[in-house]
Amino acid sequence: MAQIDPINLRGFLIYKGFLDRSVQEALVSEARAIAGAAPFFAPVTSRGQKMSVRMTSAGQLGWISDRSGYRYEANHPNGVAWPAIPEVVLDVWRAVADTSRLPDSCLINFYGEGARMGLHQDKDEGDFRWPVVSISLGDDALFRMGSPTRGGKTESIWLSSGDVVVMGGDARLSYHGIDRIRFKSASLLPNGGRINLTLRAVDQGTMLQQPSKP
Ligand SMILES: O=C(O)CCC(=O)C(=O)O
Ligand SMILES: [Fe+2]
Repeated sequence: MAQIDPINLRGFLIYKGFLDRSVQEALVSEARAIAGAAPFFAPVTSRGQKMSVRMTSAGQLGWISDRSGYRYEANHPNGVAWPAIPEVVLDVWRAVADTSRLPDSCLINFYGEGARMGLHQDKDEGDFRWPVVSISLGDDALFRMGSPTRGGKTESIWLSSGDVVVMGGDARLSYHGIDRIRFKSASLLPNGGRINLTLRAVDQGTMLQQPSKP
């Protein structure tokens, strides 16, 4: 992993070109193995709208969205336990997260052509002391960053394969989203698309929480 200083945009720390190609390839093959055991699914929002990204997870807890709302679950919707978070993924967290605590959830988002993710906060975790670490693989994506309050100014940056974003401190609850991807802009995934790995320390107490609504 590269020894580089992050760009600080509105408290989001952006490590451009952090992961070299061999690490990116290892992460993709781990993501494929996870999806082999816990297949990608197309989540719907509580309002019944199909999200354009496909998702699966690794770790003790996986993030789920369905008609009941957003929450963490110990099992995939098909009933199987989520696979463990691979060591090469944990290594990225160790390199950038300012804590000895390890993540217990790794969300895997797949963006095909036209997929996007609306502005949102990551707020289904039980404890916001821990950062969120996000890894970009494959096609370029336009990442929009705001503040912890809805509305107001935002700023955008193109994320490329191998970039890592840390949302901690004041940016931990800041709004963010993916406006669009540049389909087939990268060679990492031969059929195009983007994989995003989002690592979070969820805190087990969250499992007892009620699902949240957008
Ligand atoms: O795909 C990304 O870069 C962001 C994903 C994200 O914000 C999320 O899954 O909560
Ligand atoms: Fe997010």
